[in-house]
Formats: sequence, structure tokens, C-alpha cells
Amino acid sequence: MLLARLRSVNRFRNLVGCYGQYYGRTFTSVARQRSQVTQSTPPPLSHKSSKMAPVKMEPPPPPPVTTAGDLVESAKRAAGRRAVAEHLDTAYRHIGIGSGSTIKYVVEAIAELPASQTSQMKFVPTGIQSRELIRAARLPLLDITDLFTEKEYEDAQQYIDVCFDGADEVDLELNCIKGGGACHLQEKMVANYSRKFVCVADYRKQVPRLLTNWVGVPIEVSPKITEGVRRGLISIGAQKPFIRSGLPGKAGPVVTDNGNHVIDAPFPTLLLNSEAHLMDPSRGIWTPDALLNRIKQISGVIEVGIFTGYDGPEARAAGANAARAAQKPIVVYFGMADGSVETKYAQK
Ligand SMILES: O=C[C@H](O)[C@H](O)[C@H](O)COP(=O)(O)O
Repeated sequence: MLLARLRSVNRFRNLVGCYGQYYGRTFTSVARQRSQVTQSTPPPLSHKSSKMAPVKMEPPPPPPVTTAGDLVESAKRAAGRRAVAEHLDTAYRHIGIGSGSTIKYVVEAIAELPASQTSQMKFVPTGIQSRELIRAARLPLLDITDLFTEKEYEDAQQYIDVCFDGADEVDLELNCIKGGGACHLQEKMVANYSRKFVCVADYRKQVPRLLTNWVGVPIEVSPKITEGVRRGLISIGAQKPFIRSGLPGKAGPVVTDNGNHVIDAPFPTLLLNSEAHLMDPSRGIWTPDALLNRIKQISGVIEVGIFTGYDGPEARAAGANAARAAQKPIVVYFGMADGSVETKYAQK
């Protein structure tokens, strides 16, 4: 039994490695990071007399290597593990599992829990990548479409007890940019049906305002009208929005899990929602709330990677009118470069 469990964890770790390499990034500061490599000098070979008995030489130990990439991975892992330890209640039955390179550490932590606990839960993925992570960890899988058939459907109901997900940027109000991996349509659906969204990220994602470092707002669009949407975005202040390329893996545009395209729309750094009085749409100066609503009015837009407005408890308190409005995390776990984890709650 224990052996089977260990094998399953190992199989999961192999899969995680493969996604880690696949997951393409457009995060500008990543390119700025330089590797910090510390190498120890191997000891000099001693000049021994040929008459001496041969000494059995042990190979020198490998030099310790610490790269910026290692720091980021450790930060992601620390954030994922803390979030699970503090937000996965054993009484929960439905757990949302988001997408990206950080979420794999959430699944890794869940996979280490006793099967007697996790077998009582169902894990709802936000796309193909997270579905495969759940499968590889041998956790019970439930597609979001099946969530409604196993429950008596009621629009305002938050069926998912908690969803864990990553983010590309998070501002002081916990508004997020998501969709760097083109999964934001299903991620928003899962957040909408969750009682609470717990975000996991590394220190590079923590910014005062959205679009500080991230290249643009990810927008999922119908392939029939991609160019029309791109022009619509320019008319509301986007600066050179571009259709996301599938290269190097695929020639032509990225195709999402839902068969659509993605446009990345750069805007001037967004305001906070509390700074709405500074908004100037004629110059492309927007709050997250206003920009999300404006982009959604463009015909052909399917979903926008701005997560703002209510969090789960706020949507619940607002009642039926706020049904499926939950988008924002209640808390973000930021893994830091020094190995610590910072938790951030929205400034209210
Ligand atoms: O579409 C992808 C998602 O929004 C991800 O959650 C987001 O891009 C963060 O990914 P990562 O954890 O790899 O930085």
C-alpha cells in the first residue's frame, strides 16, 4: 500500500518536471534575472611518487549550484505547501485546482496527504494541464460540467469549497492578471463557483498595480474575429495588442483548451479600483473593474484575464444578484526569495 503510494508520488513528480519545461512565459522580469552560480574549485591533484601505492580517489563532490530559477521554484513550492496546509480542510469535498507552474506544488502537497482523506474529495481542474496533474497524483477527478449534474443545480450556489490557483500579477487590492498559460476562461468559471479562491505565487508577481511588469491583459477570443477584437482593443487605449503565438511548439496562434485564440493587450499600468477618480479612458488609463467591463463589451471577446470585483465570501453575502461574480482571491501566498512565505489579504 505504502509502496504503491510512493510510486504514485514519483510518477506525479516526473509529470510535474515535464510541465515545468513546457510552460512558456512572457514575464518580462524573468528575462532580466541573471543566474547566480556559485562554484567551488575542485581540490588540486596531489603529485605523488609513482612508487607509492595507488590511492583510491573519490570524485570531488559536485559544486553547489544556486540559480535564480532554483530560487523561484523553491518560492513556488513553499507558497503551494503553506496554502494547502492552511486552507485544505479535511471536511471539504470539492477542490478547484488551477493551472500553471506553481499549482503543481499545491497538487504535490495534496498528493502526500493520506488517501483516506483525499479519496473523500473531488478535484475540479481548470484545464488540460491541471486535469493531468490530478490524474498523475491519482486524486479523484471531477470535470466542472459534471459538478452540476452531481448536485441539484442552483445558479447562486458555490459548490467548490476552495480553489487553489496561481497568478501572473497581483496588486495591493488582490486584483489579479491571469492567463499567462491561456487557461483563464476555465479558471474564472472555477473561481466563480468557489467559496474561496486561495492564490499561490512567487515573489515576482507581487506588484502595487497591475501591468507593472506583465506584458498585457490576456484575452481569450473567438478565432473568427481575432483581428476585429485586436482593433477594438486599440480603440480603447491598448498599445500594440498582439495575437499570442504558439511558437516554438506550434506554428501560428496559440489555441486554448477551448479552441480559441489569445490576444495580449498592453495598457499603461492600471490604477487600483479605489483610484477610479484618476481614470482617463481616452489615454488608456483604467481601473481593473472598468477595463474588464469595457473589454467584455467588444464583440468576439470570450473571457478577460483580469480577476477583480468580489471575492467568494463577498459574492455570497451579496446574494443571488452576485451569483457567479466571485473572482478575487481571499488571500495570496507569496513564496519569497529567502525561503519565507508572505500572506497578503486585500486592503479593505
Ligand atoms: O493561464 C494560466 C494561469 O492563469 C496561471 O495560473 C498563471 O499564468 C500563473 O502561472 P505560473 O504559476 O506558472 O506563474
